[in-house]
Amino acid sequence: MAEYSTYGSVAVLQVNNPPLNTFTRHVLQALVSGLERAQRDPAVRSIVIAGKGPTFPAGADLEELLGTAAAPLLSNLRMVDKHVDTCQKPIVCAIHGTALGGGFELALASHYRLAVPSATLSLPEVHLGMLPGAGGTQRLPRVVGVKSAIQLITSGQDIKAQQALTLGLVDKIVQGDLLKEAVSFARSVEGRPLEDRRISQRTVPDADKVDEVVEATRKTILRKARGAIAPLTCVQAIQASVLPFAAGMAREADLMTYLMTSWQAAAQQYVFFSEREVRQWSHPRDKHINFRTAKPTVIKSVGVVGAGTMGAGITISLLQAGLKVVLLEVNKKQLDKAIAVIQKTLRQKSASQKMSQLTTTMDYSQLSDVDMVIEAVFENLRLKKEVFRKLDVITKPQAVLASNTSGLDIDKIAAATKRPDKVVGTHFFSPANVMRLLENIYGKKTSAETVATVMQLATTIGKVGVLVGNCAGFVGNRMLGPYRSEALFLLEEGVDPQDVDRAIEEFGFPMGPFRMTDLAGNDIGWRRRIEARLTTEHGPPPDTPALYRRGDRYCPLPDMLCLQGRLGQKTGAGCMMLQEAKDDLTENIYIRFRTDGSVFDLRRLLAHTKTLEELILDLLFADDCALLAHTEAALMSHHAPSMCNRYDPGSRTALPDPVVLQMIQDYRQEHGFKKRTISSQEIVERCLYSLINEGFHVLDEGIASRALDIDVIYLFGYGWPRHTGGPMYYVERVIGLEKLLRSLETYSARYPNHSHLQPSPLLRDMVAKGGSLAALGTTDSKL
Ligand SMILES: CCC[C@H](O)CC(=O)SCCNC(=O)CCNC(=O)[C@H](O)C(C)(C)COP(=O)([O-])OP(=O)([O-])OC[C@H]1O[C@@H](n2cnc3c(N)ncnc32)[C@H](O)[C@@H]1OP(=O)([O-])[O-]
Repeated sequence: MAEYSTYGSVAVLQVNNPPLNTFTRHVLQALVSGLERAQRDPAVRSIVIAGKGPTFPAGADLEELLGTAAAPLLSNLRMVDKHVDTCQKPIVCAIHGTALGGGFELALASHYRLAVPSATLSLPEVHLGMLPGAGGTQRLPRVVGVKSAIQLITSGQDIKAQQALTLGLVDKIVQGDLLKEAVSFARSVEGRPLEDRRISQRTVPDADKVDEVVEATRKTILRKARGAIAPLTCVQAIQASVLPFAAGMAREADLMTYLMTSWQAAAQQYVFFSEREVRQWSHPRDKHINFRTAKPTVIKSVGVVGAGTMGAGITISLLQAGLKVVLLEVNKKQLDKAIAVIQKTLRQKSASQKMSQLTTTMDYSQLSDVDMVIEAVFENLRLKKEVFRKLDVITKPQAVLASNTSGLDIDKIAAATKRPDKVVGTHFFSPANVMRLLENIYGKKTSAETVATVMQLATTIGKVGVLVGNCAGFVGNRMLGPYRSEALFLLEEGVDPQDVDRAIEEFGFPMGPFRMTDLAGNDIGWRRRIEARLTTEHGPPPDTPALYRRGDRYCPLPDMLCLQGRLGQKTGAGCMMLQEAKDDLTENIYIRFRTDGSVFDLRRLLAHTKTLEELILDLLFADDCALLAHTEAALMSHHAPSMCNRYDPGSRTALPDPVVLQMIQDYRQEHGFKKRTISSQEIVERCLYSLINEGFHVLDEGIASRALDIDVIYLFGYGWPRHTGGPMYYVERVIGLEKLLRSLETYSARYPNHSHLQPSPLLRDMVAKGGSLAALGTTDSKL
């Protein structure tokens, strides 16, 4: 637990609790015993504390901290730090790996700190809904000042060794054998006075400005916290660092107790474990196929087909993980653009080495040797099937073929090949090199080995892979459907897009549904609705009322916006007016027909033949998916010049657009909607409860195996606020299933034609029988 040895006058205490050397009560007791022994031994004149194996202690053991042993664990940790701080013999911490949380706090309590260049230090407690409660909020500001301490503690960011040296958090960077150097360093400081080495005895350098600093940062912290209580509580604790040390520690302990007993801390700790537990996947339909039984194929090279935004992002992720990539794009201009983006992104991180792993091509035969292909072409089934047919012929028989579709049928794509067992969905989220989620979709015939391969790929490229079943929209986008519909119905009834966005953002999302659609592109859903034959252009069947489709309520407002060329930020106008110039768009006045490579001038088309609407409809319904793919470019070209004049360049701030507001008003009038005042609570409940209700359907149908899979998808792919634990956790632990059921019953009675508000049978059943979501499908949960 803590191995004791001596090297002449130096006692060395090595924490040995693999794999991360986390502090359990027993580890801490062993440390106290070791310290006492060293203090008692007159031959010992200095002490080194280090971590055995790959790392310095990574903090308190969370499983113990969350259980009944929390109180003794915390008090033991504070006791160890006190022993260290007040020790009469110099204590040197030798840091390698990750010195996190309580581990870093122990180092701050010591008199000297040495680190290897690759070491990382941080106080990440804020991510767990807590604060650094073993003196971190009191000692860190005494070294770096209140301003930097607020920044470091409220962000929980990593501090690399070199930065730690600059900040005065470590005394020396050691290039060679850390332990040997630490022992010799300890020997060199033996007998020196220790008073000025005790951080607890120092004063905070910017103590006189503490109120000013807090006031200046409060707004930003509140905005970034999006409803989480931990960041501001951390600030309160840091503020107390200007008090005498003992008083500050007492304040820190009180605030720590407040956070530890909050539902938010429990939710964030659930998120921490869920992020890791999704790796322990099992096939939702056959539990015998799971992470233990299925063996992944080793992937060393990957082909990426399509060099659009997603293809480029996926390529960056793969290259960053050290994989070989062959990027294929049939459009030379697009390929060049992607190469420039990839180069620019990798530039900061030894680009040349990573770029050397990249081959770019316009020729499919270059994919003959790769272990796997990820298709990232335009979201159109016909086009994807065409690509898969080609890939099936060209790639080696054992290669895995993955589609980055955001909702198309994996089985239909697989049916275009003679190897459906090797076909799988890998749904990346934009920007693909930044967003952590990878939604992996198995089809009817996908083999266990293929599933294991893409789940392993997620880990390899630093993503959180979640395994889900095949249905329209899979888990994430399927649940988003009811949420978006309800947001639109709210517009019909009287609120503006900004009201909906504000309510959802106040709940904690980074963006409300309308800003999010503006960002992603209004046309994505439009195309899907066109393919499903739902839009007005096809017209509802003769006996269907105007605002209904297939027996369900339908709001055509987004289709109307798209028809006006309001495709979102890319056209400079969506639901909102965006203060962003896109003045390069005039260059894009052409449509390229991929099939024959010829270029077509849209200006000529517009001048000679048709209105814009007629042209768009022609393009959209043309039986040629390549044409469809370029409608967007046509719209951008047509609308950009007039939009440019209305925006202040350099700002992405969404402003209400009078044109859209007027359009909604006219629409209400036309369809006889009476505008009424709607509370934020109703907005949040109707949007989020319908999304969560769909989550119950997803679980019921076995599309997701566990509630935590849904939570992780929403946390890492859709910006669901982390401090609430994810949609399913939030509704079970914070709202309560019974309350959800009652609310859905109330809303569905008021809106009987909104089918997504009808409570799911699984929810009804769980409320009736007192079931628990956490227990659903979970076998060896730590929670
Ligand atoms: C008085 C106040 C005290 C103080 O202020 C409070 C604290 O110190 S709060 C603590 C502050 N410290 C933190 O917040 C550190 C949180 N930890 C991390 O950030 C990363 O785990 C770390 C960077 C260390 C390693 O990343 P990596 O190499 O990608 O590895 P990985 O992430 O996959 O983890 C491997 C396995 O270890 C497990 N596990 C991990 N940490 C803990 C833990 N503390 N405990 C228990 N278990 C832990 C993890 O679940 C996983 O288990 P499994 O069964 O294999 O799924």
